[in-house]
Amino acid sequence: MKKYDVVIIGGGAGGLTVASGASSLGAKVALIEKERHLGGDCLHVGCVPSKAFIQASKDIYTARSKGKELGLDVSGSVDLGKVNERVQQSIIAIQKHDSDERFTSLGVDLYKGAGTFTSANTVRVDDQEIYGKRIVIATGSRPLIPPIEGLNDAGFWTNENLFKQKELPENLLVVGGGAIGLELSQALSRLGSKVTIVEKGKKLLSTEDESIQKAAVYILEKELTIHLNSEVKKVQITSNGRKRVTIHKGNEHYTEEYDQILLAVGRKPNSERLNLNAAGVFQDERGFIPTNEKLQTNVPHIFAIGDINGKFAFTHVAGEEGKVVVQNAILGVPKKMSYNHIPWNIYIQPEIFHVGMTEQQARKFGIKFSVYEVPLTDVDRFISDQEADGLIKIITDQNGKIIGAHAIGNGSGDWMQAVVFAMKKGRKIGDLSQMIYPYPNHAAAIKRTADLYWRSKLFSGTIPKLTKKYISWFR
Ligand SMILES: Cc1cc2nc3c(=O)[nH]c(=O)nc-3n(C[C@H](O)[C@H](O)[C@H](O)COP(=O)(O)OP(=O)(O)OC[C@H]3O[C@@H](n4cnc5c(N)ncnc54)[C@H](O)[C@@H]3O)c2cc1C
Ligand SMILES: NC(=O)c1ccc[n+]([C@@H]2O[C@H](COP(=O)([O-])OP(=O)(O)OC[C@H]3O[C@@H](n4cnc5c(N)ncnc54)[C@H](O)[C@@H]3O)[C@@H](O)[C@H]2O)c1
Repeated sequence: MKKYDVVIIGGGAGGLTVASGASSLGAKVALIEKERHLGGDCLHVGCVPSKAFIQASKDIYTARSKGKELGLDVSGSVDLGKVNERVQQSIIAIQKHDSDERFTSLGVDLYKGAGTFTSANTVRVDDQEIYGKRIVIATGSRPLIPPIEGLNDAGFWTNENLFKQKELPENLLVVGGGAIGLELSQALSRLGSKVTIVEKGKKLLSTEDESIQKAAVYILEKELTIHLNSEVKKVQITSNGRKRVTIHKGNEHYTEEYDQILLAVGRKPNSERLNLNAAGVFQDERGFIPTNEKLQTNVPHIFAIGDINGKFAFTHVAGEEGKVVVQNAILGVPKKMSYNHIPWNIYIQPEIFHVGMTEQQARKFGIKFSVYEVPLTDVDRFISDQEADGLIKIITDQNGKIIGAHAIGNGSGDWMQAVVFAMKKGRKIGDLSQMIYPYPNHAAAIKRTADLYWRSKLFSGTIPKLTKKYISWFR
């Protein structure tokens, strides 16, 4: 039996980080992946295709909406096949970074097939069994399919087959209004479908700061039909091949017809095929594998990272957890994973950026805080771009230390990154206005917000009294 310092099950965002980190440090590494290509969900059916898809929809929307303003009439319908060809080109281009050759050249032994535990130190792939002194589970998740009567017979789309489709449905029902549902609903609507969202919760974007949430819903409602507190209970195929859907909202029931259904109701962990019992690894009732701060499962030499541990389902989190595991499992330098400053973006247009506490959380935890908020209509570049929908909000403690920052605005996921750095380094909001921002960039929105802090300091409290005295003396 071949023996390894570390065996990794799953070659996606988390697993690949561990494989490259561990092999670069000289460890003997085995990487097991059940699919033909490495890269996982993010590359093949998640972040990469969805962002390429969103960009295509943005291009079409801009040509149509802005073209008209400039006297150019863009008409006609979109060829979904062509959109998805472009999406696939993006995947192929990025796949090169995650190629088999890259990992084998680092010294990683690749096993293609589904990994199954046979004991706490051994994993079977097809007819081979390998030994790992340490084992990392990084098997990710897949779309959750809710038990809706008639759904399987009627057929549906998920993120796993959307990016292969060729025909844009005229009327599309999206079930689930979370990150996936909203990003893809808006993109499909901008490509030309009439999109309706059915969301079980009483509110969209409930984890976002309320100012951002309200601004986003106001924008989304202009493009999408949204049913809250609602669930799809039944789907039937009509004689002309459409999907007749029964929707329940409280005690109300009604039926509507759609050409296609896209499911986005959350994720299911890929744990069934692992035979976790053989290794004695605990899983919760939904199949996620809990870990401690060092990312160890209940079996200390077995780690679980990425979507499978049920903490934060983001590629950057899987990557960061992978780095922590390299330290713990390969170097033996105890390191805890910190989830304190995890930012995320929701790529609707305009984008949502989120890091740290919301105003509502700060209030709930009884923290004394200040809020500095600026609408993008106060920022020159957004005005000149004619894209001034949105706002930025920075929340600080009483000493000016940043405890949360939120924005909705074109490209906010990029231009808000400076705030993540400031938070990570424990800097105060005032520090953010002590840099020079090249005029007229979008990040100047941060400066305008941070300037509010200085203004509040200068025009209230003891400082203005002292400066008045000083100026009269100096005169
Ligand atoms: C539509 C969509 C859009 C998204 N957009 C974003 C985004 O913009 N930004 C962001 O940060 N996150 C985004 N995410 C989330 C992101 O894709 C995941 O959080 C990330 O892929 C998790 O990485 P992972 O390593 O845990 O799992 P994955 O990347 O899914 O990798 C798991 C790998 O394990 C393999 N595997 C599973 N079981 C076995 C087994 N038994 N044996 C061997 N191999 C196995 C799988 O084939 C897969 O390759 C998006 C997700 C979706 C679905
Ligand atoms: N931009 C990004 O970083 C990005 C983009 C997409 C996905 N992701 C990650 O992927 C994860 C999964 O995304 P998701 O959108 O599938 O899950 P989600 O948990 O974010 O949203 C699922 C939504 O479906 C609703 N829902 C559940 N069951 C339902 C039902 N039967 N009928 C109607 N609505 C129902 C839930 O109330 C929820 O609002 C996200 O949590 C996020 O971490 C990230």
